Amino acid sequence: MTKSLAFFFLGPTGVGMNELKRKLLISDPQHFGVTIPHTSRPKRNPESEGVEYHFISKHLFEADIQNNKFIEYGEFKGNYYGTSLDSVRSVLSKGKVCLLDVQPHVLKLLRTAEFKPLVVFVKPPSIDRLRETRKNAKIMSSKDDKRSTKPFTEEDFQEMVNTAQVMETQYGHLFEKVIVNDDLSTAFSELRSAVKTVETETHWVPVSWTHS
Ligand SMILES: Nc1ncnc2c1ncn2[C@@H]1O[C@H](COP(=O)(O)OP(=O)(O)OP(=O)(O)O)[C@@H](O)[C@H]1O
Repeated sequence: MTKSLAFFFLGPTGVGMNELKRKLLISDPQHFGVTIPHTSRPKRNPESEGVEYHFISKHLFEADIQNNKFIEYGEFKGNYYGTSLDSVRSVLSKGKVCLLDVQPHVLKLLRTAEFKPLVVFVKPPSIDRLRETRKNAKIMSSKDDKRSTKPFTEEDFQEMVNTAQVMETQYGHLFEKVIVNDDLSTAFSELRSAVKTVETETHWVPVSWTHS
């Protein structure tokens, strides 16, 4: 039996990956951990180094991009934001299982013996159920400012469903668990039982992972 060292969440923007990840993290903070992203934007009060972000210079960020240190990164309002491979390793070094949401194209890089991830696809329900369940929900309107949110629009729902379809077609063979995030507490229970199953029962992995 090979223990998963990470759970990777994939899905279209706004489907609820952060919500499910957060619930799992607070259900057992000794067991699970999340990565701390890097940014080149200046620190604001009351932020602290290594809590919300690792604050580094633009110059160093660019050097780290060149050296393939980032799993993913992006630019927003002239500042870089990204998640490094080392930030995943740092969670593992504390003996915790790393919870991470990833873009599907990085699976190639991350589905390795080092992380032995369980890949969970978070899928939206039908448009009708999205309208119903997300009536009072808000999505982030900007990646940089977590406080700035807006209600979901019809276009957001449509895009969520379309993107999920494309992801499933292209990467479906890599998904080990699909959770439809219709009712949140039902989706979370499903996630909890998937986690329990992989942590207590045999989880089939590529044979090469068992030699490390
Ligand atoms: N099943 C659900 N029912 C109702 N609201 C939900 C459900 N799942 C998530 N939400 C709400 O939808 C919003 C977006 O969720 P969340 O931030 O987790 O999405 P995400 O997939 O992490 O998106 P992003 O990739 O943009 O960060 C949040 O306000 C969240 O509380």
